[in-house]
Amino acid sequence: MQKVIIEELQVKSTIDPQEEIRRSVDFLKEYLRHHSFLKGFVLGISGGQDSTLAGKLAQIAVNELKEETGSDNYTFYAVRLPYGVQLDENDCQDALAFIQPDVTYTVNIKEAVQASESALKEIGIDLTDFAKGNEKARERMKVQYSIAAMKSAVVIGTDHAAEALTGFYTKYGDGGADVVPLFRLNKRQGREMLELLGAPEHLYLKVPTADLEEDRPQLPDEVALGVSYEQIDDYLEGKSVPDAAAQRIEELYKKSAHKRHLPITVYDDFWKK
Ligand SMILES: NC(=O)c1ccc[n+]([C@@H]2O[C@H](COP(=O)([O-])OP(=O)(O)OC[C@H]3O[C@@H](n4cnc5c(N)ncnc54)[C@H](O)[C@@H]3O)[C@@H](O)[C@H]2O)c1
Ligand SMILES: Nc1ncnc2c1ncn2[C@@H]1O[C@H](COP(=O)(O)O)[C@@H](O)[C@H]1O
Ligand SMILES: O=P(O)(O)OP(=O)(O)O
Ligand SMILES: [Mg+2]
Repeated sequence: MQKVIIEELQVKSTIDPQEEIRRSVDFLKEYLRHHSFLKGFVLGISGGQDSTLAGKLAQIAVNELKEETGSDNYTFYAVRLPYGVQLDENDCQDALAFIQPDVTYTVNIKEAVQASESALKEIGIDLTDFAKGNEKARERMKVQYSIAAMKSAVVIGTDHAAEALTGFYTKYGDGGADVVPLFRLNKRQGREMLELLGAPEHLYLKVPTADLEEDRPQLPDEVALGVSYEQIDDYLEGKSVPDAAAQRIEELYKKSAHKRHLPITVYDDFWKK
């Protein structure tokens, strides 16, 4: 199963970080050049590793496009999307200072999420803290799509191989995006790229968190997942991992199969496997 997963997610056992930076930047540039009506990228900046990397790659792509075309008509929109006051706001500001986005917007999603929670309550649906967490991720997606619609831009997703493998993202929340420049990379490969790009160490060494739950603020992904990123990364690089870790990884992979497909139709049978 390990071999099948590695092939499906197209992960390399080792990378040249410079080459992968170029590959992602060129992909983003080519996408805009190919669609002349598209003029930029939108991405939520959370203060974590993945959005710092994807944001930096997007801004490099836009800077190069501006220089190569002699036109200022390309823009990267970084979006801060706190739910109330974000505990690690300092990291978000450090990420923005590193990325140097053309434009930064801030939209506090708290009122919108609470409005949705109240409307659901009225029909007898009481969201759990966990389900409300996914509602926050979907609200963030909604805001990014609204900006993209008004700015002729596309939404960048930060999904990468370690998240795709485990399904560790909210379906149609942070999983909802137009282009995913980190797809193919595991967590440590992303870290290597950030290091080469000169990101602040505290951002690429930061403990990954979705930070969606109020009852368990900044819950490390690894606690929620029940397996470490080191183990997931090793697995994705074709290395051997302890049996219990491999079992957990494969359990998460199977359970999240539906997230790696478009909505299921009568013609689909992947879910029967
Ligand atoms: N650590 C945190 O703060 C935190 C909080 C919330 C969510 N998360 C993480 O975010 C991710 C999202 O959680 P989730 O996966 O429970 O929610 P999700 O909304 O991403 O996916 C669940 C939904 O997918 C659909 N679905 C489920 N099984 C299906 C199947 N077999 N076929 C078709 N559709 C199916 C259903 O609509 C279900 O409500 C998880 O990895 C979770 O751990 C983290
Ligand atoms: N607080 C946030 N502000 C802006 N953007 C955010 C925030 N939290 C999450 N995001 C976006 O969602 C993805 C996924 O985050 P995970 O930590 O992997 O769940 C993140 O890269 C941001 O683009
Ligand atoms: O997606 P991010 O930027 O929040 O990174 P992480 O998954 O490491 O929290
Ligand atoms: Mg995060």
